[in-house]
Amino acid sequence: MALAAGVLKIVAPQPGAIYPTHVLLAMVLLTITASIYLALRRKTVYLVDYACFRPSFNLRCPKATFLEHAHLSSLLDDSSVNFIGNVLKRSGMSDETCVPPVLHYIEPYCGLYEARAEAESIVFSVTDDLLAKTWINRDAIGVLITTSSIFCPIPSIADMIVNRYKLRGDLRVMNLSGMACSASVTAVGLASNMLQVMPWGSHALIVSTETTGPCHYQGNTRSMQLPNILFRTGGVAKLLSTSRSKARFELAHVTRIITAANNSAYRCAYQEEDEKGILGTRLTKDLMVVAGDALKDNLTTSGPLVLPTAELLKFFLFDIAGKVLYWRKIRPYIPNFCVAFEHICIHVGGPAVISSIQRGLNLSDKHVEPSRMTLYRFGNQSAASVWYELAYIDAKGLMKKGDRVWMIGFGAGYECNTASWVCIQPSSCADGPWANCINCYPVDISRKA
Ligand SMILES: CC(C)(COP(=O)(O)OP(=O)(O)OC[C@H]1O[C@@H](n2cnc3c(N)ncnc32)[C@H](O)[C@@H]1OP(=O)(O)O)[C@@H](O)C(=O)NCCC(=O)NCCSC(=O)CC(=O)O
Repeated sequence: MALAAGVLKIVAPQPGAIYPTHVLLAMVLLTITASIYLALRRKTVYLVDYACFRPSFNLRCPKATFLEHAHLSSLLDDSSVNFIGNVLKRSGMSDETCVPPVLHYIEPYCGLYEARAEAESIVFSVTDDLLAKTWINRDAIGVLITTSSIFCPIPSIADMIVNRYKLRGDLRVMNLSGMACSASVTAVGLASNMLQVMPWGSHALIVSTETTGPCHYQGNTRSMQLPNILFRTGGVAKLLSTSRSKARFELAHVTRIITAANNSAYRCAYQEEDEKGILGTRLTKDLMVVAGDALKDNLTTSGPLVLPTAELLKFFLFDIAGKVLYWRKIRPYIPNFCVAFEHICIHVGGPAVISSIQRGLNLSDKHVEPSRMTLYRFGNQSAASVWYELAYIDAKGLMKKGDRVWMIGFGAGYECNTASWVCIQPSSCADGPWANCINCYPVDISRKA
């Protein structure tokens, strides 16, 4: 009896004592909690690097050549030729911008064969450059997204890339069409979401271009001639990853806004046939107002994510004052986005688009320099434009570790999509699209007619 009582005394649990089972249970709980946290936590996405298309010199189309082709064309009337000359003068573009080979002919003809050749020449070139720059093993690419608004062949441009580079069979492939100039920022958001559901360290390749040959408008409606005048050859490839190794930028935020529910926004960049049945894309004069409104909507969402508290406070105080003292008509405070970003890349829609965003956000000429210089040197390259601006900042050696970059993309729909990045590693080589010419910029556009 006494022995049994002694044994019981030894094995009976003592209140407050810690036993191995408790430690084991705690470790299991900790492991489960940590695993759930790691599984649910949003993975940080990085930009490993990017490569922009450098059109060859023989694709250059000086304004005089563009206008002469319009003169010689049997399809255009005198009023159209005058309009083209007038807009070219005000376009903010130099004589260095390039058009695809088919547009160097009078009259241009672009069938499926020519369009495919144009697309291939750009997407293969930028993908080659990016693969060479990043040394990435092709099998490490788990997601491929391509963007091309107008030219959407079967098989898709994404399939073209898979075939050429023999990418792996379980690749997640997406081809975004009809999303116009904001598509490359859209694709960054999409890739970032895709990478969340893939194993850590996966890579996403994004290739954006606009094949302008097949969308060349051959009629006399002014609003449909505008894209012919402003759009030029360009393309970009980017590599995103959830691994920080060798990355150049960290993705901070992506904000997407679509205003297509509004009829004038939906119609302001609209592919249709003119009254003679000639296909083209109409850009209405409303576009600037629509872009401004879409940007405002975007800032309402992205502002609180990126602005410092002091700027947000000022904004709310002015907002409240405006409501309380409504008879004083207090103008809303425009937050100073320059305190949130060292570099801003505004989509190169046209000189009026850049000017209206500059005015709307109170930006200095220095802040819009990458945008104006990209328009001047390369024209409107649709979705790729913002990346040529980033390349401008890199080539000028202005990017420093820790600098924040804001990309503002606009596109048919109408969409305003923004992405913000933080620089991890400034570029060590200037072999991008500005190679050999960066020292000529900035130029004083006000002096150029
Ligand atoms: C076209 C411009 C370069 C013209 O320069 P200016 O502003 O200095 O001159 P301006 O306003 O007097 O216009 C010159 C002449 O062009 C005419 N004009 C201007 N915009 C027009 C339009 N959308 N449709 C028809 N005509 C137009 C004017 O009436 C005028 O003709 P007249 O002298 O006979 O009265 C500029 O307005 C501009 O940058 N516009 C924005 C172009 C645009 O929409 N870009 C977005 C592309 S789409 C894009 O990038 C993203 C996307 O949405 O996908």
